[in-house]
Amino acid sequence: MNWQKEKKRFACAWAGMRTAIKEEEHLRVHIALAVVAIAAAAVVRISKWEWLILLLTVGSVITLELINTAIERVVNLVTTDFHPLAKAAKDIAAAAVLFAAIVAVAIGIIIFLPYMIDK
Ligand SMILES: Nc1ncnc2c1ncn2[C@@H]1O[C@H](COP(=O)(O)OP(=O)(O)OP(=O)(O)O)[C@@H](O)[C@H]1O
Repeated sequence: MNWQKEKKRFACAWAGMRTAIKEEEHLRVHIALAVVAIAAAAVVRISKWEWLILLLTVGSVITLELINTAIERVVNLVTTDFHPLAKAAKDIAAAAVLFAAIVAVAIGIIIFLPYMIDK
């Protein structure tokens, strides 16, 4: 493995993360909600399996938001004029985030509701 190349790849990925956080309000909101969910999970002491599901869920929403951001940039690079394909690409990418967010809310309810009812 070429460590210099790996280091550069990691630096590029980190730069991408910083750019997305700086420029995308939705990503900042998702990260804030993830921090709240993780803090709540630590407080109510969810089980190992619940941690796995929670981290996968939170990770998938943030990952999809990053991909959505990248798709938006590529579409804007290709055209700033109105184009039905540009609209479809952005709308479908946004739909992916929305779908993951709805599933995340459902999973959050399934995980946290029993802890709230038992109190
Ligand atoms: N070039 C385009 N051609 C056609 N429709 C577009 C185009 N650019 C954007 N749109 C439409 O406008 C919507 C919002 O586009 P925009 O680029 O502002 O994305 P956004 O998700 O609001 O981005 P951000 O999160 O950065 O504000 C898209 O989902 C799409 O329906």
